[in-house]
Amino acid sequence: MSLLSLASATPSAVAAPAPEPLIRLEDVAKRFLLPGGAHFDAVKPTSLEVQRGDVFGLVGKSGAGKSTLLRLINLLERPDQGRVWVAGRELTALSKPALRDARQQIGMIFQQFNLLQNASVFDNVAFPLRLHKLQGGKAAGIARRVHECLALVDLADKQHSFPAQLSGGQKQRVAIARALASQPAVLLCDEPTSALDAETTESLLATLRDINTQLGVTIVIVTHELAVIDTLCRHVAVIEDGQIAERFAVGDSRTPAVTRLGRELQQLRAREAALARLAWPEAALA
Ligand SMILES: Nc1ncnc2c1ncn2[C@@H]1O[C@H](COP(=O)(O)OP(=O)(O)OP(=O)(O)O)[C@@H](O)[C@H]1O
Repeated sequence: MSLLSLASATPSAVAAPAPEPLIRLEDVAKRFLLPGGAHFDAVKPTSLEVQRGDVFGLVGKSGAGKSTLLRLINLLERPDQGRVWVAGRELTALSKPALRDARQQIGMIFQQFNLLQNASVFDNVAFPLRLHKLQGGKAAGIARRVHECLALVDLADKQHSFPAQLSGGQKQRVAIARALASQPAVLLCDEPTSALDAETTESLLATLRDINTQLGVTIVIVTHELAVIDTLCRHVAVIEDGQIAERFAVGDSRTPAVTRLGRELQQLRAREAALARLAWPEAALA
């Protein structure tokens, strides 16, 4: 059959291939060695897929294993078993230099920002570009990309500032700009709003939403705040005791959640929907 006849075939004749997930964890597990020789299973054998373009939340109680699971995605923690794919490459099969290269597809931000304290905002964002000789390793290209990234997070006027001169929200925006500098396909966020007040959290979540919708960057976010999941995420997995207890689409209440956190999230969404219905007539009159 020619390519042309394939293209004109009826949909029922040729089933569309299922989209390849951007992230695939297959049966990964992580055990830590504790002082005294005991072991702790932070992530028990777990599989997870995240589709390209999704905003995926990992929620759970403190110590449930959320951050460890997130860090298995870019091999900041290497799994003791199982395999990890991101953007079509099996990270667990790569050599060190190939892994360094593949990680440019994966940006990451942290609760405590992790900025270089003695470097300006400009130099913080330029750091990964210089390290990996991106933009041809040329100063002009690097400067152009730094300015683009700072504009994305509304910090164009802070390029000469140092981290100590910035608010928490501004520091996290610098971290986002740095994470986006290498044009990653995915942004991993480890409790990015936990150190921020409510108003700053709201504006940071709006920035993350824009990064997802306008740049198409897939986001995986760890949080213990249900409101963050409710505001930002399309899918969520509830982590309990090192495993995924359940996963569902945020806002889909057709199947009642089985975990306490899952039920609370569904109730939060239902309350908001009810409030929105109450507010509607007033808005219509205005
Ligand atoms: N390097 C390590 N060595 C030993 N134990 C660890 C290590 N890292 C994490 N753990 C343990 O693994 C468990 C899961 O940790 P993790 O940070 O993944 O949980 P979490 O759900 O993200 O918690 P939190 O919300 O408090 O950050 C915890 O009991 C933690 O103490």
